[in-house]
Amino acid sequence: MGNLMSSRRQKDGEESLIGPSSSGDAASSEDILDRDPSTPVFVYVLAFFSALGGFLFGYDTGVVSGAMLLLKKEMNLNTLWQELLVSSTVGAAALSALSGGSLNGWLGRKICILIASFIFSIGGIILSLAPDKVVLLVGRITVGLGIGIASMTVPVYIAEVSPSHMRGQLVTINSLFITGGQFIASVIDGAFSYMSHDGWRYMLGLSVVPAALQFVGFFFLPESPRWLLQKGRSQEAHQVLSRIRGGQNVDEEYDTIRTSIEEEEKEAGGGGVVILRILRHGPTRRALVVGCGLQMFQQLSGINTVMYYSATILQMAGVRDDKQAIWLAAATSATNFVFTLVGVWLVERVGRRKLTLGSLIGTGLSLSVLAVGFLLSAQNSPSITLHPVDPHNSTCRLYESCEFCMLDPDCGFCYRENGTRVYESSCISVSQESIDHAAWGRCSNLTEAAGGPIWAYNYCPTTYSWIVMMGLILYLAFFAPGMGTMPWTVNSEIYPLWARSTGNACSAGVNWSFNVLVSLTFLHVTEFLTYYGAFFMYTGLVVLGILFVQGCLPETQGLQLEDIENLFTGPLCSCGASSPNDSRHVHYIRVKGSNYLPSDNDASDVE
Ligand SMILES: O[C@H]1[C@H](O)[C@@H](O)[C@H](O)[C@@H](O)[C@H]1O
Repeated sequence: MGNLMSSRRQKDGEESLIGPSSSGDAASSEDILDRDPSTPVFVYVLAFFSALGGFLFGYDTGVVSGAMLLLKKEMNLNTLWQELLVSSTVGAAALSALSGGSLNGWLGRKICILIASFIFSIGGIILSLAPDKVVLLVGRITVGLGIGIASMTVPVYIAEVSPSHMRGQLVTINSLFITGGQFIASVIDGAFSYMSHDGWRYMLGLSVVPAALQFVGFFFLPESPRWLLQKGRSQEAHQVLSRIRGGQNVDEEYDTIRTSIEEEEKEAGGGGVVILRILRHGPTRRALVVGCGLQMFQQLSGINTVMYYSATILQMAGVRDDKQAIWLAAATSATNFVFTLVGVWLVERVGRRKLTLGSLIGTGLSLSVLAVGFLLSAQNSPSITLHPVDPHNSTCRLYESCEFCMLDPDCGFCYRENGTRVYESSCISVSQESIDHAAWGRCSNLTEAAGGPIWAYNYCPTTYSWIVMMGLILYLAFFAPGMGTMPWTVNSEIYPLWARSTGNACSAGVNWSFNVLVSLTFLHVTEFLTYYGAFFMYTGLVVLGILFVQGCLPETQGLQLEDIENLFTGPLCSCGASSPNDSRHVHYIRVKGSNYLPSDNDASDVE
């Protein structure tokens, strides 16, 4: 196998360049990459149209928060319905990602992307025309089904059509489109928030535009040549490969793919249910553990609670106006987007492993900054000075400080302020109809008048909000380039072809399931552990993630998809201790007539 791989590598290397740049030769390596003649524009076109699936994933998960502000007033939604409309999409995505695996293997990547964009379009139309909340729920479930299929198919398709030296960058563009979708969604939310009647219809319905664009575009785009070969449609596969490679001679690449598909089939031991074959076959079982583990730790790092919680963090910092909060939330998703761009730039320069590890370490540190900020706020939480007679005899009257009052979901903090000084403060039950005001008393009927009482639900006024804000920005800056992107990128490349759709379906399913778990439990977790406790807990989970990545994630940069399985032949979680000799052996590539070992300056390969 080693020989086969090294000969493949040389073939590959003569045409294209791979390998991380090291400090010494960064510029030259970049230049050569840019000049590489083996990257025809068509690959970018394919990546763009596929990544529209990522855009829709981001848009539809992101747009709902702004739409909900209008919807809850217009349709008089209670908390249960609001939660249903938000989580139903993510829940449906989890289910459809899991079932997308067999669909992908059966119908192919192209048809699955077409199905996803069709579902997105239908979902968008249902949402924009919905006459009531039940139809809205149907629409949200529909887009969730589209998101699930797109989230597992798009990275696989891009990985399968890309030349190996830029596969990481192109697949990571899909993640860029996810955060781009979330950012555009927040801008659209801001723009239509002024339209209190029916503004939400535009917010939710506008996703039809990229969905239709993708649907039409994909009619003209080819199926993945790897999938075609697997299905025995060899002539078509050869034609498509040559079209994607801009008419170059693709015989060698084609032979490599065909040989490895044959080998893989033999090694994996014939037919049967794919997931069972994956679990029985050591290398694929280990790849699946790594893939699912990465997706699990992505969600356990708390990204979606941080995104969700940004509005509250901003409130703590003194932003009271709804509209202003919406625009500042757009700034949060812009930060996420901009730093994902950094990930696209870094992935082929430092490699997947270093990028993921660096990102996780930074994420852990930022989470502890967030936790310390919340801890200081809690320790200096304003005390309750007024105890008016409570007509409902609720638990709210028992609290002595804002911290405990705020942690009780039935209560809110009503106060006045003079600069940063809080006075005349009380803890009052929240209204059943809306969390925006108290059930009774001076905060039940709020006016915008200056000097009037202020109602704080879910947060306490504090002078330490700047630490929390700094933690939030640091968090996004570290999370986005690595942990936000690499779980998707790595999963698209670690499985052999026969296991690729099922492997990605499982790992995407894990991502969505932990997404639901973390977002649904967040409020309960904060109730039991307080905010600082919750963020210290996420810090602990990130530490576990660092150990996992350090031990188990091999470097896949520059390897041809067919060679990556060999990285998983050793025992699981031995990557940090020693890289398989094989991979070091085969990393030689030809650069302008001389041998070059990409890992010479790359500690991650030789650890
Ligand atoms: O990779 C994405 C990205 O980081 C998004 O910002 C996040 O909302 C998703 O859950 C995640 O899967």
